[in-house]
Amino acid sequence: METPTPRCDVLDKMTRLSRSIRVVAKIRGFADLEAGPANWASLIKPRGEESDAVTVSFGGNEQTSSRKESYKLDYCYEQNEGNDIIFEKEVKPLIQGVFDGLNATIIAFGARGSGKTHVIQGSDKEPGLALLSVVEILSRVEEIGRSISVSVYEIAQDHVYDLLDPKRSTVTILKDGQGIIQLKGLSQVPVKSISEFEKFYLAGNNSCKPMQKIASECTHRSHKGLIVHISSTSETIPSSKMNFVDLAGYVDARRKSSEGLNLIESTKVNNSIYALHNVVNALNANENHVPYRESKLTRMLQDSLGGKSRILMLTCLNPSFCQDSMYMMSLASRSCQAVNRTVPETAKKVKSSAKPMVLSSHKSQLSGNVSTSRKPQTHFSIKKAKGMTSAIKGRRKLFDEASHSTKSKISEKASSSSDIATAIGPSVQQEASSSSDIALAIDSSVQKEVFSPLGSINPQETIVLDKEQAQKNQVAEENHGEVTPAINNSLMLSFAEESQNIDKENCNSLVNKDVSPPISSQILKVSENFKSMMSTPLCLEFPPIDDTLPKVQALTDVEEPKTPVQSIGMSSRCEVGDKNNPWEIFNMLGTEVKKSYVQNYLQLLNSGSKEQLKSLKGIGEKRASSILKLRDESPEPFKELDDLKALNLSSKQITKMMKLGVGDIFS
Ligand SMILES: Nc1ncnc2c1ncn2[C@@H]1O[C@H](COP(=O)(O)OP(=O)(O)OP(=O)(O)O)[C@@H](O)[C@H]1O
Repeated sequence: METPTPRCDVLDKMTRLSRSIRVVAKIRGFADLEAGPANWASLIKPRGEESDAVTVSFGGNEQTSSRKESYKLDYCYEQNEGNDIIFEKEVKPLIQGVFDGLNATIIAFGARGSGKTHVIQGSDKEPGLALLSVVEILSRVEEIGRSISVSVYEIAQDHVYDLLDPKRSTVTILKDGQGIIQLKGLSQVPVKSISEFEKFYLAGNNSCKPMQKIASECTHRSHKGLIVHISSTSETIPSSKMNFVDLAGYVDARRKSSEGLNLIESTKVNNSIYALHNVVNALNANENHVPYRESKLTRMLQDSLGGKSRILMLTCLNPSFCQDSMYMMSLASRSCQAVNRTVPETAKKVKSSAKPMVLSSHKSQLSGNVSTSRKPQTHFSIKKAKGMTSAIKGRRKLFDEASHSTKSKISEKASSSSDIATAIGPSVQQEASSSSDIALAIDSSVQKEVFSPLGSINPQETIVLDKEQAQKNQVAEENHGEVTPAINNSLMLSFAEESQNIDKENCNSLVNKDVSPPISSQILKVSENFKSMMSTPLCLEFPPIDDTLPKVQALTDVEEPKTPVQSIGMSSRCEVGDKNNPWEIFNMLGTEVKKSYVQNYLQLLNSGSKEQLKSLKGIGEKRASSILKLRDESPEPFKELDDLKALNLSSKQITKMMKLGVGDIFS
């Protein structure tokens, strides 16, 4: 007699089937010669719940990272759980959908060497999800008289290549009159048996990296994809396809250890990973605009990501400590948390030009962990706060120490539950020692956080660290500390949920004479309205420091929220140590001003006309031409000051250029 399926299994299955995007992780098993601390990731699986969601925690010991990061996902497969288990639990339900005419996409992503290829393509010891799926699909098509064909492609440096064509010709992505994506130049080969499939897909037996073998002359990093097309003879059920994507491994190209990698290639790979997550997040949030056009991959997969398609995002995790893995996990968790979240109407009106995730947004992503999350909070914007320039007056060493200012961080301890958190920059945390402190925040990543509904995951976090931890973290985060270049003029005041007892006096004590009067009046305004907007972070946007600086595109593009409760998110915050210490506040402002200047400068380099470039001190005809040339190769070649070294500039020269530029503002 058939055993009845337990109720929670049925519920699990139903949840999986009813949700169009599922985000899971797989911790890679150790390879034969590999050894290391296996316990850097631990799982918390809540029992007795309908969902099988898990929390994955990293770090917390000296071997790994000093800070414990936790991320919530739909599920996480452990080291001993093989591809067959993932197939049964995750992929089989998708195959059923494919036979009902729904496209499906399985995407493996993660840091380098995290086991993406192993899980999608498999090895000679263990079949991957693609092979297991084709076995299942073939057995079904035989029964119902349908047929399948396959396409295999590679995306390298923003070009799509047909891997079934010996010449590896380029594939063009077109949209036909009915809005259906056509992949011109991509071969589609009929497959009737597993051996035929293996011949095409694996292109050689006993290969762990089959498609790399096909493209053996290429040592570059690339995304690899397989499409299984399933024909339909029925008028009611359309043809459908199943996509398997093995993304290129993520590497933070700015880390010292990644020197030697092709920077432009890395940037492109990473940008397409972000683009994919942006699409997934936009789909999750049911946004009006889904940014498919941001990358070749998302454009190619458009009809297999949107609509009624089902997506499995498979985050592959290295078995031992890997900072890049943690970052990938934070992206995954963010996508997972975006599921089923309602989107405020104003947020839906956001223009897509405000990219929610960009290369330099690591820190804010990393802060997206569940261990720090509380109830959602909101922001509102007050424009036309003036007087920012007063905050930078007299700041002589603007570019002297930590000239590459986006990396500067301070982390200290917050000790009171009734503090109002104040943050300057995405990675600054300072000590708040007394109750009812007010915290002042400038967050350059506010663009994506405030104006994207996808950024609403972690507005409310306060990561509390002690000094020692903070110092350790500073090293670990060095590579992820940069801020998004887009918005630099926003000053955020974030109110922690507990801070209900703020009064005017407390507010005044922070807003001393070294903070410009307009800021102080805004803070007071907040204080007065505080009761009504308790637990509501407040975002103050400041105009550019100087009219000569380029205006921030996203702010002008985005429709202004009309009520104080629409926007969301802040990546991190800093709790002010001594609310009466004007020097401390002044210093923090200076740091942020510096950041702001640098980011606007880089933005100008990335988008200004030749004439505009030449108007900058230190940039003449030759350098302007070099910049334009670099922009041809990568639309955003300058993400931090160090990138200016591509113009044959030394660190000293770069600092000098910045100083000259700042000097101009006051001349
Ligand atoms: N589950 C596993 N058990 C044992 N070894 C594994 C497992 N998964 C991957 N490996 C091994 O780990 C190494 C890296 O795996 P793999 O090539 O799949 O990673 P990747 O993420 O695709 O790498 P890249 O980012 O370079 O493409 C390989 O030697 C592979 O054989």
